[in-house]
Amino acid sequence: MALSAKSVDAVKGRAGVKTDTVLRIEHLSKNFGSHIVLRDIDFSVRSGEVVCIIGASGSGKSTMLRCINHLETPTSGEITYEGKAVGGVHFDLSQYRAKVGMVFQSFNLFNNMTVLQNCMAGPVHVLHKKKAEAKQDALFYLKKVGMAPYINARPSQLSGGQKQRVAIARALAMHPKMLLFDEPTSALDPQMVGEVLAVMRQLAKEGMTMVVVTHEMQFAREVSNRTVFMCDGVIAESGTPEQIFEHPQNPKTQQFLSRFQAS
Ligand SMILES: Nc1ncnc2c1ncn2[C@@H]1O[C@H](COP(=O)(O)OP(=O)(O)OP(=O)(O)O)[C@@H](O)[C@H]1O
Repeated sequence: MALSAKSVDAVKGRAGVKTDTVLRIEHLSKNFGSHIVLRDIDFSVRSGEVVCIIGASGSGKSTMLRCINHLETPTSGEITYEGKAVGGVHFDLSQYRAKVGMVFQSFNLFNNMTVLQNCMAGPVHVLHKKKAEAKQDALFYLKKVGMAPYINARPSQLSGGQKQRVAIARALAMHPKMLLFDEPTSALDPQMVGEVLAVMRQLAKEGMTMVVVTHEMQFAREVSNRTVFMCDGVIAESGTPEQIFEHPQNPKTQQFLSRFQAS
């Protein structure tokens, strides 16, 4: 992007964030029919960076994430990951999704499979790993998210927070270089939000590159290296969490945050 000199300086030097840009979005626009949802967006993510995207409902946050994951095709503009185009004739979608994992609000687990099978399916079928190796890996990541005791359970037997932790383990089992989170706690009861955020905090601490669309302002404030505020299909403001939450410059950011604080 298009990071302003000010925000580049702000990001520089933060623990774990490297200088290389892994994801670059230039002039991204997305329309659904005549409805313009994203307008000429420039955005980039550096290796090791945790970017939280906040903004009002309908501002285009999920659509931008879905364009990054190629679940939506941009109307115009370019997305590149490690210098290679996302989309187009030479694009290998399954290899790309192995590198750039996504965790959804609605978990998207395979309900007919056990927890363990959910975490083995991608590595076996996409990465062509041997079953024994995939199992060992899956067990490692399920333990990491505190779900080892549930390996034989079906998703229908789990709470929302447990399902989301399995979804994170499933994404990790693909050894992604970057993870996209689309409102990962929005479908959860309040008491389960914390357990999922704790796992995400740990991933951030370990240096995982993450783009997180979230309504969890406290998480964005404490964990992100950069917070991006979206409004009406554009990035209205981007900076360190301190800049966005303590000293927002754009009146729309100020209005959004004050509404949020009031609610
Ligand atoms: N597949 C689609 N077809 C038509 N319109 C869509 C589609 N997906 C999203 N939209 C519209 O695009 C706009 C932006 O939606 P999006 O989900 O990206 O917003 P958001 O900022 O993530 O909102 P929220 O915080 O409520 O999830 C909304 O008006 C939505 O109705």
